[in-house]
Amino acid sequence: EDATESDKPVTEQIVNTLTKLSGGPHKGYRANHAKGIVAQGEFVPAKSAASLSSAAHLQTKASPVTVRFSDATGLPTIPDADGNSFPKGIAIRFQLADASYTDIVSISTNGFPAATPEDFLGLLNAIAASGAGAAKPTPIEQFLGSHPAALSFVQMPKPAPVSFATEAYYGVNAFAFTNAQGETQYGRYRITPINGTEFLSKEQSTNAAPNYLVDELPLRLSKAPAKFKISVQLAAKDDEVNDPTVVWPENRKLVELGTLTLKNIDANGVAFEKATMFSPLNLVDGIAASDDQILLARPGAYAVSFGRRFGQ
Ligand code: HEM
Repeated sequence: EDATESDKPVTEQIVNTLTKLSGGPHKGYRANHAKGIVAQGEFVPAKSAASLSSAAHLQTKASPVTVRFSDATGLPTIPDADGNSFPKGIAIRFQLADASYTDIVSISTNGFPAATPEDFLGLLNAIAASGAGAAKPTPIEQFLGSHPAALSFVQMPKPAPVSFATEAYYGVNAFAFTNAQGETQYGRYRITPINGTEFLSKEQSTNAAPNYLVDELPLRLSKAPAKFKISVQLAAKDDEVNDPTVVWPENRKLVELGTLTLKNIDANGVAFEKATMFSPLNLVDGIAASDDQILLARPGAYAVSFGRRFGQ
Protein backbone atom coordinates (compact mmCIF):
# COMPACT_ATOMS: atom_id res chain seq x y z
CA GLU A 1 0.00 0.00 0.00
CA ASP A 2 1.62 3.27 -1.05
CA ALA A 3 1.68 6.42 1.03
CA THR A 4 -0.86 8.20 -1.16
CA GLU A 5 -3.56 5.52 -0.82
CA SER A 6 -5.55 7.76 1.54
CA ASP A 7 -5.51 10.59 -1.06
CA LYS A 8 -7.42 8.46 -3.55
CA PRO A 9 -11.21 8.71 -3.85
CA VAL A 10 -12.86 6.70 -1.08
CA THR A 11 -14.61 4.54 -3.70
CA GLU A 12 -11.25 3.52 -5.19
CA GLN A 13 -9.84 2.82 -1.72
CA ILE A 14 -12.83 0.55 -1.04
CA VAL A 15 -12.19 -1.39 -4.24
CA ASN A 16 -8.51 -1.71 -3.28
CA THR A 17 -9.37 -3.04 0.19
CA LEU A 18 -11.99 -5.45 -1.21
CA THR A 19 -9.32 -6.69 -3.61
CA LYS A 20 -6.79 -7.11 -0.81
CA LEU A 21 -9.31 -8.94 1.42
CA SER A 22 -10.01 -11.48 -1.32
CA GLY A 23 -6.33 -12.14 -2.02
CA GLY A 24 -6.69 -10.47 -5.41
CA PRO A 25 -6.51 -9.01 -7.94
CA HIS A 26 -8.40 -11.85 -9.62
CA LYS A 27 -8.09 -10.87 -13.25
CA GLY A 28 -11.38 -10.53 -15.10
CA TYR A 29 -13.56 -10.71 -11.97
CA ARG A 30 -15.55 -8.18 -9.93
CA ALA A 31 -13.84 -6.72 -6.85
CA ASN A 32 -16.95 -7.71 -4.90
CA HIS A 33 -19.60 -10.33 -5.70
CA ALA A 34 -17.03 -12.01 -7.96
CA LYS A 35 -18.72 -15.42 -8.12
CA GLY A 36 -22.04 -15.48 -9.88
CA ILE A 37 -24.40 -17.02 -12.39
CA VAL A 38 -26.60 -15.36 -15.02
CA ALA A 39 -30.18 -16.31 -15.88
CA GLN A 40 -32.81 -14.92 -18.25
CA GLY A 41 -36.56 -14.46 -18.12
CA GLU A 42 -39.22 -11.81 -18.01
CA PHE A 43 -40.88 -9.32 -15.72
CA VAL A 44 -44.64 -8.79 -15.81
CA PRO A 45 -45.87 -5.67 -13.98
CA ALA A 46 -48.71 -5.92 -11.46
CA LYS A 47 -51.72 -3.57 -11.72
CA SER A 48 -50.58 -1.78 -8.55
CA ALA A 49 -47.17 -0.85 -10.04
CA ALA A 50 -48.33 2.13 -12.10
CA SER A 51 -49.93 3.71 -9.01
CA LEU A 52 -46.41 4.04 -7.57
CA SER A 53 -44.30 4.91 -10.61
CA SER A 54 -44.61 5.97 -14.23
CA ALA A 55 -41.46 3.95 -15.12
CA ALA A 56 -41.80 2.23 -18.50
CA HIS A 57 -41.38 -1.33 -17.19
CA LEU A 58 -44.03 -0.76 -14.47
CA GLN A 59 -46.97 -0.05 -16.77
CA THR A 60 -48.64 -2.83 -18.78
CA LYS A 61 -46.07 -4.59 -20.97
CA ALA A 62 -43.75 -7.42 -19.96
CA SER A 63 -39.98 -6.75 -20.17
CA PRO A 64 -37.19 -9.25 -20.90
CA VAL A 65 -34.82 -9.48 -17.93
CA THR A 66 -31.30 -10.69 -17.26
CA VAL A 67 -30.49 -11.58 -13.67
CA ARG A 68 -27.10 -12.19 -12.07
CA PHE A 69 -27.02 -13.95 -8.69
CA SER A 70 -23.81 -13.72 -6.70
CA ASP A 71 -21.80 -14.55 -3.60
CA ALA A 72 -20.19 -11.72 -1.64
CA THR A 73 -16.44 -10.98 -1.65
CA GLY A 74 -13.99 -10.64 -4.51
CA LEU A 75 -13.00 -14.31 -4.30
CA PRO A 76 -14.25 -16.03 -7.48
CA THR A 77 -13.91 -19.50 -5.91
CA ILE A 78 -15.57 -18.80 -2.56
CA PRO A 79 -17.62 -21.81 -1.39
CA ASP A 80 -21.33 -21.00 -1.69
CA ALA A 81 -22.04 -21.82 1.99
CA ASP A 82 -18.96 -19.99 3.35
CA GLY A 83 -19.90 -17.42 5.99
CA ASN A 84 -18.08 -14.74 4.00
CA SER A 85 -20.20 -15.41 0.90
CA PHE A 86 -23.07 -13.51 2.55
CA PRO A 87 -24.91 -11.41 1.72
CA LYS A 88 -25.92 -13.05 -1.54
CA GLY A 89 -26.59 -10.63 -4.39
CA ILE A 90 -29.16 -10.23 -7.13
CA ALA A 91 -28.69 -7.83 -10.05
CA ILE A 92 -31.67 -7.45 -12.37
CA ARG A 93 -31.57 -5.73 -15.76
CA PHE A 94 -34.90 -4.85 -17.39
CA GLN A 95 -34.68 -4.43 -21.17
CA LEU A 96 -36.94 -1.55 -22.16
CA ALA A 97 -38.70 -1.09 -25.49
CA ASP A 98 -36.46 1.79 -26.60
CA ALA A 99 -33.31 -0.40 -26.28
CA SER A 100 -32.40 1.25 -23.00
CA TYR A 101 -32.42 -0.59 -19.69
CA THR A 102 -32.76 -0.12 -15.96
CA ASP A 103 -31.28 -2.14 -13.08
CA ILE A 104 -32.10 -3.23 -9.53
CA VAL A 105 -29.06 -4.37 -7.49
CA SER A 106 -29.95 -5.89 -4.11
CA ILE A 107 -28.64 -8.11 -1.32
CA SER A 108 -29.96 -10.83 0.98
CA THR A 109 -29.77 -8.71 4.15
CA ASN A 110 -32.32 -6.10 5.16
CA GLY A 111 -29.80 -3.38 5.99
CA PHE A 112 -26.20 -2.33 5.39
CA PRO A 113 -23.32 -2.06 7.89
CA ALA A 114 -22.42 1.57 7.14
CA ALA A 115 -24.24 4.83 6.47
CA THR A 116 -21.38 6.47 4.56
CA PRO A 117 -18.66 5.23 2.18
CA GLU A 118 -16.04 6.46 4.68
CA ASP A 119 -17.53 4.19 7.37
CA PHE A 120 -17.72 1.26 4.94
CA LEU A 121 -14.03 1.77 4.13
CA GLY A 122 -13.30 1.95 7.87
CA LEU A 123 -15.05 -1.39 8.38
CA LEU A 124 -13.20 -3.07 5.51
CA ASN A 125 -9.83 -1.65 6.59
CA ALA A 126 -10.47 -2.84 10.15
CA ILE A 127 -11.14 -6.35 8.85
CA ALA A 128 -7.99 -6.21 6.73
CA ALA A 129 -5.91 -5.14 9.74
CA SER A 130 -7.27 -7.92 11.98
CA GLY A 131 -5.58 -10.99 10.55
CA ALA A 132 -3.71 -13.60 12.55
CA GLY A 133 -1.40 -12.00 15.10
CA ALA A 134 -3.27 -8.70 15.38
CA ALA A 135 -3.07 -7.28 18.92
CA LYS A 136 -6.20 -7.44 21.09
CA PRO A 137 -8.56 -5.71 20.96
CA THR A 138 -8.19 -6.09 17.21
CA PRO A 139 -9.09 -3.22 14.85
CA ILE A 140 -12.33 -5.01 13.88
CA GLU A 141 -13.28 -5.56 17.54
CA GLN A 142 -12.69 -1.86 18.13
CA PHE A 143 -14.62 -0.85 15.02
CA LEU A 144 -17.64 -2.99 15.88
CA GLY A 145 -17.51 -1.73 19.47
CA SER A 146 -17.94 1.85 18.28
CA HIS A 147 -20.25 1.22 15.25
CA PRO A 148 -23.52 -0.42 16.37
CA ALA A 149 -24.93 -0.65 12.83
CA ALA A 150 -21.89 -2.62 11.67
CA LEU A 151 -22.17 -4.87 14.72
CA SER A 152 -25.83 -5.62 14.11
CA PHE A 153 -25.09 -6.33 10.42
CA VAL A 154 -22.33 -8.77 11.40
CA GLN A 155 -24.65 -10.45 13.92
CA MET A 156 -27.65 -10.68 11.55
CA PRO A 157 -28.49 -14.34 10.85
CA LYS A 158 -27.37 -15.20 7.31
CA PRO A 159 -28.55 -18.77 6.74
CA ALA A 160 -27.45 -20.54 3.55
CA PRO A 161 -30.32 -20.74 1.06
CA VAL A 162 -31.32 -24.00 -0.63
CA SER A 163 -31.09 -22.10 -3.93
CA PHE A 164 -30.43 -18.60 -5.20
CA ALA A 165 -34.14 -18.86 -6.10
CA THR A 166 -35.22 -19.52 -2.46
CA GLU A 167 -33.51 -16.43 -1.00
CA ALA A 168 -35.15 -13.06 -0.29
CA TYR A 169 -33.33 -9.94 -1.41
CA TYR A 170 -33.57 -6.32 -0.20
CA GLY A 171 -32.90 -3.05 -1.98
CA VAL A 172 -31.55 -1.51 1.26
CA ASN A 173 -31.13 1.94 -0.31
CA ALA A 174 -34.32 3.97 -0.83
CA PHE A 175 -35.48 5.44 -4.14
CA ALA A 176 -38.10 8.09 -4.93
CA PHE A 177 -40.95 6.68 -7.03
CA THR A 178 -43.12 9.16 -8.94
CA ASN A 179 -46.37 8.24 -10.66
CA ALA A 180 -48.17 9.78 -13.64
CA GLN A 181 -50.08 12.13 -11.30
CA GLY A 182 -46.75 13.52 -10.10
CA GLU A 183 -47.04 11.98 -6.61
CA THR A 184 -43.69 10.91 -5.11
CA GLN A 185 -43.14 8.25 -2.44
CA TYR A 186 -39.92 6.82 -1.05
CA GLY A 187 -39.45 3.09 -0.88
CA ARG A 188 -37.07 0.15 -0.81
CA TYR A 189 -37.19 -2.88 -3.12
CA ARG A 190 -37.94 -6.40 -1.95
CA ILE A 191 -37.49 -9.42 -4.17
CA THR A 192 -39.07 -12.48 -2.60
CA PRO A 193 -39.50 -16.02 -3.95
CA ILE A 194 -43.18 -16.70 -4.68
CA ASN A 195 -42.97 -20.17 -3.12
CA GLY A 196 -41.30 -18.77 -0.01
CA THR A 197 -37.72 -18.74 1.24
CA GLU A 198 -35.99 -22.04 1.98
CA PHE A 199 -32.72 -22.48 3.85
CA LEU A 200 -30.32 -25.31 4.61
CA SER A 201 -30.02 -26.66 8.15
CA LYS A 202 -26.76 -25.91 9.94
CA GLU A 203 -25.58 -29.44 9.24
CA GLN A 204 -26.55 -29.29 5.56
CA SER A 205 -24.71 -26.01 5.12
CA THR A 206 -21.58 -27.43 6.78
CA ASN A 207 -21.65 -30.31 4.30
CA ALA A 208 -22.71 -28.29 1.23
CA ALA A 209 -20.57 -28.66 -1.90
CA PRO A 210 -18.48 -25.56 -2.73
CA ASN A 211 -20.53 -24.80 -5.86
CA TYR A 212 -23.89 -26.10 -4.66
CA LEU A 213 -25.74 -22.88 -5.53
CA VAL A 214 -24.28 -22.30 -8.99
CA ASP A 215 -24.82 -26.01 -9.76
CA GLU A 216 -28.40 -26.03 -8.46
CA LEU A 217 -29.83 -23.16 -10.51
CA PRO A 218 -29.42 -24.74 -13.97
CA LEU A 219 -31.00 -27.98 -12.68
CA ARG A 220 -33.91 -26.11 -11.16
CA LEU A 221 -34.57 -24.01 -14.27
CA SER A 222 -34.40 -27.08 -16.53
CA LYS A 223 -37.42 -28.42 -14.63
CA ALA A 224 -39.51 -25.30 -13.99
CA PRO A 225 -39.24 -21.50 -14.04
CA ALA A 226 -38.30 -19.74 -10.80
CA LYS A 227 -40.60 -16.91 -9.77
CA PHE A 228 -40.10 -13.90 -7.53
CA LYS A 229 -42.42 -11.12 -6.50
CA ILE A 230 -40.86 -7.67 -6.72
CA SER A 231 -42.38 -5.12 -4.37
CA VAL A 232 -41.53 -1.83 -2.70
CA GLN A 233 -41.66 -1.24 1.04
CA LEU A 234 -43.00 2.31 1.42
CA ALA A 235 -41.44 4.74 3.86
CA ALA A 236 -43.79 6.18 6.47
CA LYS A 237 -43.71 9.94 6.94
CA ASP A 238 -40.80 10.06 9.41
CA ASP A 239 -38.79 7.05 8.22
CA GLU A 240 -35.13 7.75 7.47
CA VAL A 241 -34.75 7.41 3.70
CA ASN A 242 -31.08 8.35 3.37
CA ASP A 243 -29.48 5.85 5.75
CA PRO A 244 -29.29 2.17 4.73
CA THR A 245 -28.36 1.08 8.27
CA VAL A 246 -31.84 2.08 9.48
CA VAL A 247 -34.23 -0.83 8.93
CA TRP A 248 -37.87 0.22 8.65
CA PRO A 249 -40.53 -1.58 10.71
CA GLU A 250 -42.10 -4.66 9.10
CA ASN A 251 -45.58 -3.13 9.28
CA ARG A 252 -44.80 -0.63 6.50
CA LYS A 253 -47.04 -0.94 3.44
CA LEU A 254 -45.76 -3.04 0.51
CA VAL A 255 -46.72 -2.16 -3.07
CA GLU A 256 -46.42 -5.06 -5.47
CA LEU A 257 -44.55 -4.15 -8.66
CA GLY A 258 -44.86 -7.45 -10.47
CA THR A 259 -43.56 -10.95 -11.07
CA LEU A 260 -40.04 -11.86 -12.14
CA THR A 261 -39.90 -15.24 -13.89
CA LEU A 262 -36.52 -16.85 -14.59
CA LYS A 263 -36.65 -19.39 -17.39
CA ASN A 264 -33.13 -20.40 -18.33
CA ILE A 265 -29.44 -19.91 -17.66
CA ASP A 266 -27.77 -17.45 -20.05
CA ALA A 267 -25.60 -19.58 -22.36
CA ASN A 268 -23.27 -16.58 -22.77
CA GLY A 269 -23.40 -15.69 -19.08
CA VAL A 270 -19.66 -15.77 -18.47
CA ALA A 271 -18.93 -13.28 -21.26
CA PHE A 272 -22.00 -11.23 -20.35
CA GLU A 273 -21.10 -10.79 -16.69
CA LYS A 274 -17.56 -9.76 -17.53
CA ALA A 275 -18.73 -7.14 -20.03
CA THR A 276 -21.60 -5.81 -17.91
CA MET A 277 -21.66 -3.29 -15.12
CA PHE A 278 -24.94 -3.33 -13.23
CA SER A 279 -25.63 -0.14 -11.32
CA PRO A 280 -28.38 0.85 -8.89
CA LEU A 281 -28.30 4.29 -10.56
CA ASN A 282 -29.17 2.98 -14.03
CA LEU A 283 -32.60 4.53 -13.62
CA VAL A 284 -35.58 5.53 -15.77
CA ASP A 285 -38.12 8.37 -15.52
CA GLY A 286 -40.45 7.61 -12.60
CA ILE A 287 -37.65 6.34 -10.32
CA ALA A 288 -34.97 8.60 -8.82
CA ALA A 289 -32.14 8.18 -6.34
CA SER A 290 -32.51 9.24 -2.71
CA ASP A 291 -29.70 11.27 -1.11
CA ASP A 292 -28.33 8.12 0.58
CA GLN A 293 -24.53 8.54 0.47
CA ILE A 294 -23.99 4.79 0.16
CA LEU A 295 -26.29 4.61 -2.85
CA LEU A 296 -24.62 7.60 -4.50
CA ALA A 297 -21.13 6.14 -3.94
CA ARG A 298 -21.90 2.75 -5.45
CA PRO A 299 -21.62 3.52 -9.19
CA GLY A 300 -18.20 5.12 -8.70
CA ALA A 301 -16.87 2.01 -6.96
CA TYR A 302 -18.50 -0.32 -9.47
CA ALA A 303 -16.91 1.64 -12.33
CA VAL A 304 -13.42 1.25 -10.83
CA SER A 305 -13.99 -2.49 -10.51
CA PHE A 306 -15.48 -2.71 -14.01
CA GLY A 307 -12.59 -0.75 -15.52
CA ARG A 308 -10.05 -3.11 -13.96
CA ARG A 309 -12.01 -6.20 -15.03
CA PHE A 310 -12.81 -5.21 -18.57
CA GLY A 311 -11.58 -1.89 -19.86
CA GLN A 312 -7.92 -1.84 -18.96
C1 HEM B 1 -20.46 2.16 -0.63
C2 HEM B 1 -21.08 0.98 -0.64
C3 HEM B 1 -20.74 -0.10 -1.60
C4 HEM B 1 -19.59 -0.33 -2.31
C5 HEM B 1 -18.33 0.49 -2.29
C6 HEM B 1 -19.81 -1.51 -3.11
C7 HEM B 1 -18.85 -2.06 -3.95
C8 HEM B 1 -19.10 -3.01 -4.93
C9 HEM B 1 -18.23 -3.35 -6.03
C10 HEM B 1 -16.85 -2.75 -6.26
C11 HEM B 1 -18.85 -4.27 -6.79
C12 HEM B 1 -18.35 -4.90 -8.09
C13 HEM B 1 -19.08 -4.19 -9.24
C14 HEM B 1 -18.59 -4.61 -10.62
O1 HEM B 1 -17.40 -4.91 -10.79
O2 HEM B 1 -19.42 -4.62 -11.58
C15 HEM B 1 -20.11 -4.53 -6.18
C16 HEM B 1 -21.05 -5.41 -6.64
C17 HEM B 1 -22.26 -5.61 -6.06
N1 HEM B 1 -22.80 -4.92 -4.99
FE1 HEM B 1 -21.97 -3.45 -3.98
N2 HEM B 1 -21.06 -1.99 -2.90
C18 HEM B 1 -21.67 -1.16 -1.98
C19 HEM B 1 -22.94 -1.27 -1.49
C20 HEM B 1 -23.85 -2.20 -1.90
C21 HEM B 1 -25.22 -2.28 -1.44
C22 HEM B 1 -25.89 -1.30 -0.46
C23 HEM B 1 -25.78 -3.34 -2.11
C24 HEM B 1 -27.18 -3.87 -2.11
C25 HEM B 1 -28.20 -3.25 -1.54
C26 HEM B 1 -24.77 -3.93 -2.96
C27 HEM B 1 -24.93 -5.03 -3.77
C28 HEM B 1 -24.04 -5.46 -4.73
C29 HEM B 1 -24.30 -6.55 -5.64
C30 HEM B 1 -25.54 -7.42 -5.70
C31 HEM B 1 -23.19 -6.63 -6.48
C32 HEM B 1 -23.00 -7.59 -7.67
C33 HEM B 1 -23.57 -6.90 -8.90
C34 HEM B 1 -23.40 -7.73 -10.16
O3 HEM B 1 -23.84 -8.90 -10.16
O4 HEM B 1 -22.83 -7.20 -11.12
N3 HEM B 1 -23.61 -3.21 -2.82
N4 HEM B 1 -20.26 -3.74 -5.05
